Amino acid sequence: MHPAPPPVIRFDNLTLGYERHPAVHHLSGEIPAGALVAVIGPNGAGKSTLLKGVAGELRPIGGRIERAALPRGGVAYMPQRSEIDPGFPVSVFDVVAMGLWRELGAFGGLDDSRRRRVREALAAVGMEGFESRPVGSLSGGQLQRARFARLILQDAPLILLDEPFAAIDSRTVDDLVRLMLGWHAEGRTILTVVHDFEQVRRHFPTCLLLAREPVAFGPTPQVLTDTLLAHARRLSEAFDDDAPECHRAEESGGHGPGGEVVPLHDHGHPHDHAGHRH
Ligand SMILES: Nc1ncnc2c1ncn2[C@@H]1O[C@H](COP(=O)(O)OP(=O)(O)OP(=O)(O)O)[C@@H](O)[C@H]1O
Repeated sequence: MHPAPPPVIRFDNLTLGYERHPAVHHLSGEIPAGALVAVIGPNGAGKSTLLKGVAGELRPIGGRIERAALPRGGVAYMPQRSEIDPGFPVSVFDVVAMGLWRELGAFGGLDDSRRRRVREALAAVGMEGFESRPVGSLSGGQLQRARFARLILQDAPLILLDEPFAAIDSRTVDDLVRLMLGWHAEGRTILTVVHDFEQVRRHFPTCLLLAREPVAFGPTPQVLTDTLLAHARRLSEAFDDDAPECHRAEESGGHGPGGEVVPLHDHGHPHDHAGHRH
């Protein structure tokens, strides 16, 4: 038997929210290195919020997220809506080249070999020839391809994708899914928010089902069941948006409020799953 891969992320009685109102709470468990996880759940279940927390864009209001020290590009996070203002006069080339910013630093320049890599990334998403087009002139599918080209250059071991396949044509979905599966085959860890259960069944070995709290985490056929989905819907509908943070203790030992994203050290915990129910 192979030993379980080390965790890349560990959640410890995590609560994330806005202005002290929890959006997702009581999340504990681990995401092993190399996992390809579909984050699923009803509208408002806290899926985007969880990705923001893992990306470090939202500070926990309780508990902790521990993240392994990551080499190279660290975390690549692609939010749901494009962060690129379509009216901003910037070329496709420049938007994709932003994927190199970590490697370039504040004052690094784009030498010939880096320019070539930008062109190669665009070719890998079927966008050769689009270099000088203003991003504002792209279709939704083309813009999503360009955003994936930028991810290629980021070369991150942990990739967070928030609904990357929503509202785009099926050919673009197929091409971008193929890219994502290639990243998985390279051993990267990927968390993707997905609404289309057919896509989840076809491509994602593991699912995290959220309904403001974890409902289930594990192999997709065991999580994506009518019973668990109905349970998630009921939980989500019953959730009070104005509820204050509740300090329910975890068996693993909860941390007080004011948590944070901290480096992951090997505490010698047994490999367990995210999404304990209690
Ligand atoms: N910036 C924000 N400020 C205040 N509340 C927010 C903010 N973003 C999200 N929320 C609230 O947090 C809860 C979880 O939202 P989130 O976007 O994480 O859910 P989701 O599962 O991604 O939903 P969807 O599937 O509809 O995209 C919702 O009640 C939402 O209204």
